Amino acid sequence: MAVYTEVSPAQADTLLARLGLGAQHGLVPISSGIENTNYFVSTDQGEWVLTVFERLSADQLPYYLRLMAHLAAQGLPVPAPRPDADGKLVHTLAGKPAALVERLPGAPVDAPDIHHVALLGTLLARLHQAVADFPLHQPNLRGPAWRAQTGARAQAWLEGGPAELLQAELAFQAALAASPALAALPQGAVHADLFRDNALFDGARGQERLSGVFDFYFAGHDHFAYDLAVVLNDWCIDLDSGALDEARAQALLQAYQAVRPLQGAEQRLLPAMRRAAALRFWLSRLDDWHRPRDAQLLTPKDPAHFERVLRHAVDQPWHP
Ligand SMILES: Nc1ncnc2c1ncn2[C@@H]1O[C@H](COP(=O)(O)OP(=O)(O)O)[C@@H](O)[C@H]1O
Ligand SMILES: N[C@@H](CCOP(=O)(O)O)C(=O)O
Repeated sequence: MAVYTEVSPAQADTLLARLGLGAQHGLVPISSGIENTNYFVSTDQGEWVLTVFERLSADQLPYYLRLMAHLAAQGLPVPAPRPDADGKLVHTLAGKPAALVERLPGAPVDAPDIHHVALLGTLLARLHQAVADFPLHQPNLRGPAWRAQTGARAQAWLEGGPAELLQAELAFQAALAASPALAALPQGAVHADLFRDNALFDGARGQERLSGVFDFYFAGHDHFAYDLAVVLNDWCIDLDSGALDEARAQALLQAYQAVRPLQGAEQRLLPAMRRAAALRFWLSRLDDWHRPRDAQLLTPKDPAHFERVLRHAVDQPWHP
């Protein structure tokens, strides 16, 4: 999206000097994304992405940045944050917390096919395995409590069928959140927003390589099956209807399970997790729509898409 905070070349240079990177010779605002201010930064020592955090506090950021550093250190294609001389990953720019991470090569794929989703499924399973020894803990800030609170507010913005759907889903999710079956699912630090616009591919057509995944700023402690549901709901959805594309879903799951087989309970609760994930993004999009923030470049995302995804997930639950 969005550029909420304008960064001058002089401000960027000051930060780069602190990080031992010299001056920039390119500072380009990024229009995609909706949460933070992002710039591509070119230096003699490589290409970077500068993020100025608009909602997250400096206290919350070490979790995300250390998670990225942890995954990158294990050889996963995740951008490593640049530390300062003291090893700190959270910096300050224009009075706000900021980070500089490696710019990954490649481009996003708008219409993923079986090949792309299989690569993503493999990587997702590797991410879930790699956090076993990640020492930090932070809750998913878009988890059950946020969904209940935002859902209550969103009732005022809806009427008729959508309002009924929301009310019923909030009740279903409240019961699920309190259930011992859910609490027993395997969990850890998960990305929680791994949409197709947060992954890059490079290489020849038909033989693409997944060059990396980024935007860990919604990461948090949650169930691996929830993270998988977030991914299924974006990578394996027909964007016109909101229905699940079963061929892509099977391919993604098969690749995932070749690395990390799902437990029986995870398989059983996957339909409910898909509903939780659809609700989460329906609510955040409604919230952004009805309570917009100022930004120079901002394209709000369509809430109705996730209403359709949720309706399909409720009416036609899909079991692997
Ligand atoms: N590490 C990275 N490597 C390459 N491109 C990136 C990287 N991080 C962000 N981008 C680019 O910046 C855009 C916005 O980033 P994103 O993290 O999704 O923003 P937001 O957090 O504001 O939603 C992405 O769509 C991508 O084009
Ligand atoms: N993926 C979310 C929006 C979060 O924005 P991002 O650009 O940081 O992924 C959605 O599609 O609603």
